[in-house]
Order: sequence, then structure tokens, then C-alpha cells
Amino acid sequence: MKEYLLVALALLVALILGGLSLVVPRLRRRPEPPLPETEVDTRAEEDLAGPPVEAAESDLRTGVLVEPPPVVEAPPLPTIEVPEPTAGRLVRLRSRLSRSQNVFGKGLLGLLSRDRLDEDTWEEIEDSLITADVGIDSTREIVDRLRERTRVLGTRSVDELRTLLAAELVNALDPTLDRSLKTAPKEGVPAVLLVVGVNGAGKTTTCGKIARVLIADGRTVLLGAADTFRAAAADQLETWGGRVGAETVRGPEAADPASVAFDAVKRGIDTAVDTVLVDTAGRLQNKVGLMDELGKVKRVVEKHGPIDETLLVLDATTGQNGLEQARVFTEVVNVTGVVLTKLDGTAKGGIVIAVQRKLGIPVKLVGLGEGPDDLAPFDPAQFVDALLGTEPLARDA
Ligand SMILES: Nc1nc2c(ncn2[C@@H]2O[C@H](COP(=O)(O)OP(=O)(O)OP(=O)(O)O)[C@@H](O)[C@H]2O)c(=O)[nH]1
Repeated sequence: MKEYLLVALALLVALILGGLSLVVPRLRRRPEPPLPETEVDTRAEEDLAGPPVEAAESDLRTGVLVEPPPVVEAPPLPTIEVPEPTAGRLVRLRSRLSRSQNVFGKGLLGLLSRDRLDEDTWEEIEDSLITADVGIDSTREIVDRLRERTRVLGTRSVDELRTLLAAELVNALDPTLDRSLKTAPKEGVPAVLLVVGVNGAGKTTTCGKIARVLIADGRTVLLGAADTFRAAAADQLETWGGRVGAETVRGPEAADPASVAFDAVKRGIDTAVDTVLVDTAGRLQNKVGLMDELGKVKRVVEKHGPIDETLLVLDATTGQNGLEQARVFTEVVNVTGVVLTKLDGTAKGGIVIAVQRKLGIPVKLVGLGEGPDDLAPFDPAQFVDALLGTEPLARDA
């Protein structure tokens, strides 16, 4: 009986194990739940992987032309111009005075070479000088002295008369005046130059040209665009500065010119440049408010220290009228020098003499064209030589 029971138990175990072996594989084959999808940035992978070498090879093998990766060109570096040296510019630009040369060189010298220097001839000489904007007082003085010296010396030859005329013209331009520009920094503080004058006289252009002159002489320069009156003036100044690598400080449109001028000088001090050049708005000097504004620019800038140089820019082609306008500027700001622009566009080069005489301020620079380096330090003897068409050596001899 016991044996039967054991056999029955063994059969039962065998049956259970057999049933299990049929069920388990089915459980194993049940499909697993799908995994959530993840996005793969294939572009990033391609980039990281670098150029597809395998693909390129296979393309070579198949003869398919593969375009090379595009070459990214670096933006061109701004080219900084090297301005012309300033020495001898007036001599180099002397031909620009051709219209004035006709009056002085051909006209006056033609009169002086007449056989007889009679009263009529002397009057004609006087008229020529007045027409050339020398001014009545200066003309009388020049002619009187010339007559006297001619009489005393008994001068007759054209060369001698030319020499005497040249000497009188140089004398009228007072060669003893100090025409140097105060542009050197003092104890690490930049020199400050204020540029003033009526609209269109050439202030912005002159600022740009002076910056070039200074940079050619090895100085560092910062430009202040305090001409907030004319919107394009700041752009114009910035372009001038950019050409020679000078920074321009400008304010928002219609900003207070005094605050822009103040900021420019402050920036110049912070960046330790040698010279700060402040361009101001072209203002009609009969508008009291605008002139007051110029006075304010001066006062505000002077909070940083005294202004080293105030240059009055005058358009030579406006002649005696321009002179009357100019006088008002001398009452508002302490003008230390005159820049006479557009001398290339006038037959009235004698205005240089009238300007100095009437304003009592030295002409320090002259503009002889629109080109970037058409600004020359003024030198009376060289100027007179250019007017008369004489060589410096011939006159000095
Ligand atoms: N021929 C000649 N033209 C000049 C000379 N200097 C300046 N100009 C020209 O005169 C014009 C006026 O010059 P600007 O510098 O804009 O004058 P501005 O005084 O700043 O004028 P506003 O900003 O309106 O007050 C420009 O066309 C210059 O190129 C010069 O010496 N000779």
C-alpha cells in the first residue's frame, strides 16, 4: 500500500512539472511594453562627428562630386590711414591759391613793373589790394610804406619791387605772432581744443583734418561731437575719426551740446589721450540763445580744467561779411586762433591780412581744399611767396 502511495505521489509531481514547462515559455514570449520615444538631434551629432569621411570616400569611389564646406570669410579689418606729414604742406599746396595768385602775382606785379609808377598806378595797386579783401586800413598802410621805400631806395627793377612788396605783405601778417597749436597734454591731462564758427564754415571738416595732423605728428586724439544741432555732423565727425583710428564721443540726437562736450573731455581724461577736439554746432551768432549755449559749452568743459585752444573757423569766401560775424564769437569765447578755410576757392587771399588785423588773433591754419590733408599750418612768408609766385630763396636773397 505504501508503495502505491509513493508511486501515485511521484506521478503527481511529474504531472505538475510537465504542466509548468508548457506554461513558462508562453509567459516569456509575451511582448514587452514599448519604450517611450526619445528625440535624437542628428544635426548635432553630425557636427560633432566632423566631416563625413566615410561618405566622402564612398562618394569619391562612386565619382560623385562633393562640394567642399563653405569658407567663412573674416570681416575686413578697418584700414587706418596714414596722414601726410604736416611739414611743408603750405608749400606743397601753394598752387591751390591760383585764383589769389592771379590778383597778387600777375595783377600787382604787373602794375609794379610799369615804366612809370605814377599816382594812377599807385591807386590801381591800392584797388587791387582792396579787391583782394586785404581791407582798407591795411591796404593804405601797405601802399604808403611801399611808396616810401621805393622812393627812398630809388627802387626800379621789377625784382626789387617784388621783394619790397613781399616784405610789406609779410609785415602786415605780423610774422612775430605765435601760431603754434596748444595740443600737448599737461601732466597726463589731455589738451582740449574747442572748434567754433558759423554754419558751413568747415568746422567739422577742420576737426577731422586737425585730428589727422595731430595723429601724423604722433599724438593720440579723441573727438567730441558737440554739434548736436545738425544730425549728420556727428556721423561726419565719426567717419573722420574712424579713418585715423580716433574715438568719437557723441550723444543722442538733439542732446545738450555742453553735456556731450563734458563727456568727451572726461572720456579723453579716462583714456589718457593727448588731445580732445570738440566740434560745436554752427550757430548764427545773432541768435542770442545759441551764443549763450556756446558760452555754456565753454563753462561746462572748463569744469575739467582750462580750454587750451579755441579755434574760430572762418570761410575765406565770405570775405569782410564773415569778419563781422566772427567778431561776436570772440566776445563769447576766448578765441586763440583762426582757421581760414576755402582759401582755394577765392581770389581774395588778402582776407588773411584783414582777419588778423580786425580780430587781432593769429591765423594758425588754412584750408586749401576738401581733401583730408588739405589743411596747412599758416606761415606768413611761405604764404606771401605762394601769392606772388616767388620762390622763398629768391625773396630771401
Ligand atoms: N574747397 C574747400 N572746401 C572746404 C574746405 N573746408 C571745408 N570745406 C567744405 O565745406 C563744406 C562744409 O564743411 P563742414 O565741415 O560740414 O562745415 P561745418 O562748419 O561743420 O557746418 P555745420 O555743421 O553746418 O555748422 C564741406 O563741403 C567741406 O568739404 C576747404 O578748405 N576748401
